[in-house]
Amino acid sequence: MARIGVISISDGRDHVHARNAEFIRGKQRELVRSLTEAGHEVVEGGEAVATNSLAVSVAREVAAAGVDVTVFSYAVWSFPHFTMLAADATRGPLILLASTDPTEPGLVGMLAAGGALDQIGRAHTRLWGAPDDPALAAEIGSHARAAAAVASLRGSTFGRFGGRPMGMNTAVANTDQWMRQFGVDVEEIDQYELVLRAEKADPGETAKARAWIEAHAAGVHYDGDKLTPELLDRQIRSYQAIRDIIAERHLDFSGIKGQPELTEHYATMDVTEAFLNDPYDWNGPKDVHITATEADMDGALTMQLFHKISGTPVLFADVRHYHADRDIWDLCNSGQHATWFAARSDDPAQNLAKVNFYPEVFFFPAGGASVHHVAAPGQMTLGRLTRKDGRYRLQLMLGEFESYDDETNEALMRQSTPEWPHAFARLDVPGEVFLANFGANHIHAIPGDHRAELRAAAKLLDVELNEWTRAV
Ligand SMILES: C[C@H](O)[C@@H](O)[C@@H](O)C(=O)CO
Repeated sequence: MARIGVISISDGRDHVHARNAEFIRGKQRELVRSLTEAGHEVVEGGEAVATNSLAVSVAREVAAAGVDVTVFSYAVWSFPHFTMLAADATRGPLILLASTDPTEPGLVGMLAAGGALDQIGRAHTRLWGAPDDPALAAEIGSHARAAAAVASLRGSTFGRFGGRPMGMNTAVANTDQWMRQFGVDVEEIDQYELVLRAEKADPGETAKARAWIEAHAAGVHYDGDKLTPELLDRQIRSYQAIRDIIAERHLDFSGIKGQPELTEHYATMDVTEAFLNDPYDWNGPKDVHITATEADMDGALTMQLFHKISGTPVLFADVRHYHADRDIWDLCNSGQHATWFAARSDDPAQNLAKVNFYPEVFFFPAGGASVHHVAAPGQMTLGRLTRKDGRYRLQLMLGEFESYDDETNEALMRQSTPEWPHAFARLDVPGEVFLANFGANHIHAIPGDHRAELRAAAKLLDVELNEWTRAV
């Protein structure tokens, strides 16, 4: 949950403030109780802001506590210049919250303060309602989680193993723009280092990992050619190598080019990427390390933002096919989805029981296993940060993953590449709108409805929101 600052803004006339002080304290108590009951940690300003100097000192005190978002609360008419001074002393995101109790002009105070902030170009979000309304606490919570996710991007490092794959412009972003807009640095790592380190990986761990995969997977389909124990070992060793490089270089999230060099001459990175994205491996539970296939930079950035909001692994998939007769999309990556998506269980055995490791297909002469499963059903938030004419936009929609009886799943998978993982998605957008406008070949998804947080995150990142729905 989030850490939320709360500061009440008051009237600068001593006699008015004295009359209203208890009313303000009461509204603040209701708000704080409601946020605390919603599971947030609240940092309260020591006293209501009724002078210019208090505006600065109270705001500095709350900012020093390292809050994700600061709420300025308007229960009464409040002098707007107090908001301006307090906002200047607050580096993080701001919410102006008006109490809609009509006995006092709180709404007027919020509008006057918001207008003043608009005049100086200070971004803020405005909310209004009864301070003890749980719906309001939920809205503030969404903003706070978004703010924490956005803040966590700043100062982070993306590890880019290899460069642009197969001429894919949508996989490459401008590193200056990333630093300026998102605060993310890009560390370039040659795939040669990955191969070199993989060859030196601890063979004891490789053996343990392969035995664990063989014991838990629905099947490991060795064919003596494209998938052999030696090739699976090579994929596992690549995981070990990248895990060590991540630790050494303090990488926060990564992408691996793979095609064509590794997929022609070494092995596919599917097993490697799947377990980096998973919340576990053969050693037990671990942190998700977001890793994009094809070193897709905007894909990885989207995934990292989604991950910081949901706390779960994030789907990376090609938008492979639209089954127009069913209004279903086959989201199917060229070899890996995190195995967690198979059953979305904390217990790896439950997920792996639905995962098959198949020999790679004709695209990939070097071979290895592709990590196959059909994603478990449920509501999903899907989208991606894409760029139009140099400007980032967040393309966002809700959807539902569906799974059918074995015969139907098979029939649908056979129409594309059955060896690869599939997520059958019913998207809340007409097929023609999606195809005419989506800005990439890759899409990303997290379980549940996280649109409120992502809308707030887009605003904080100064990214245009491009949201679709069929609802009128
Ligand atoms: C197999 C192809 O080379 C794929 O990698 C291609 O369909 C993609 O995944 C593009 O994102």
